[in-house]
Amino acid sequence: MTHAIQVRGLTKRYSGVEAVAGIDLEIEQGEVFAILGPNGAGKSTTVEILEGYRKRDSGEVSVLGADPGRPTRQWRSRIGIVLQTNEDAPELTVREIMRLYATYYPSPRDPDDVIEMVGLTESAHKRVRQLSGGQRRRVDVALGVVGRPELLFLDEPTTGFDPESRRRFWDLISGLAHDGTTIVLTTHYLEEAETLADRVAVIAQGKIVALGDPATLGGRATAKARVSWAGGSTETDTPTKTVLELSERFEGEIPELAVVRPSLEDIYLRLIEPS
Ligand SMILES: Nc1ncnc2c1ncn2[C@@H]1O[C@H](COP(=O)(O)OP(=O)(O)OP(=O)(O)O)[C@@H](O)[C@H]1O
Repeated sequence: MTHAIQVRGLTKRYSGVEAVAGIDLEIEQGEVFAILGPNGAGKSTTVEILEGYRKRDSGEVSVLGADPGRPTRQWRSRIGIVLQTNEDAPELTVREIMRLYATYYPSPRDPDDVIEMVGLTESAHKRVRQLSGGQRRRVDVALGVVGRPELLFLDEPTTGFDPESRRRFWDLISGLAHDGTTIVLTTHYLEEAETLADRVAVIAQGKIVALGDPATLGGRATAKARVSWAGGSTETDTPTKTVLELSERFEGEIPELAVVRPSLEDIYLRLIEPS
């Protein structure tokens, strides 16, 4: 496998604040990688360094084989960035702004195809300022992908989306990943990370406190399960045995039976607890 991103010993300090305190990271080509962490954990600082928009203090960083500390125009054209807010050109129509952005890249996607991809065909003739918050966000995403990036950074992409738009957006991202785009996603929605990400890193106080597949992160898959039924519940390492015993006790169906492992959110909250 080829690495899209390699980071060793990354640090960044603002006056008095150690925002990034020694991060090591490898992201494979074609991977969807989510970065989770509380406000102020150092996510944006890390991502901005990878995007070539912030200087690091120390560490080795390679993004698409180059040092983002010395970004070239050609390197930038291989990267798509969707920031938290984009107030670009509110007077242009969706189609105009897409066509304009497409001219910035050497081998762009067809602007109309991208408008279709993000579900804005009906609104293509509208000015950006006339769109709803969720529609504007889709324009942001469309602008991030029109240049056919090899690597796409998404910063809290679905903030303000209704549940249906969020699911549609997830399908769009899965499609891009399926076509080989590497995606780095920061999000506060754990369900989003769980749905989209091959791996997640949890950052707290400038350090990675857990890294792995969302299904097994922080010992999730082997954590005790909670078995509950009408009238009782228990935490156990052997939920199958508990269910069999309950089934005997109830002589068949167990009323209101549920077996749950900790959610990604439960694990996440445990991981970020200050020690
Ligand atoms: N330009 C700056 N000058 C001084 N301190 C900064 C600057 N940018 C960030 N910080 C500080 O660095 C720390 C990490 O900030 P960062 O924005 O990277 O966190 P974050 O994880 O992205 O947070 P959020 O989830 O709120 O976006 C915070 O303590 C923040 O106050």
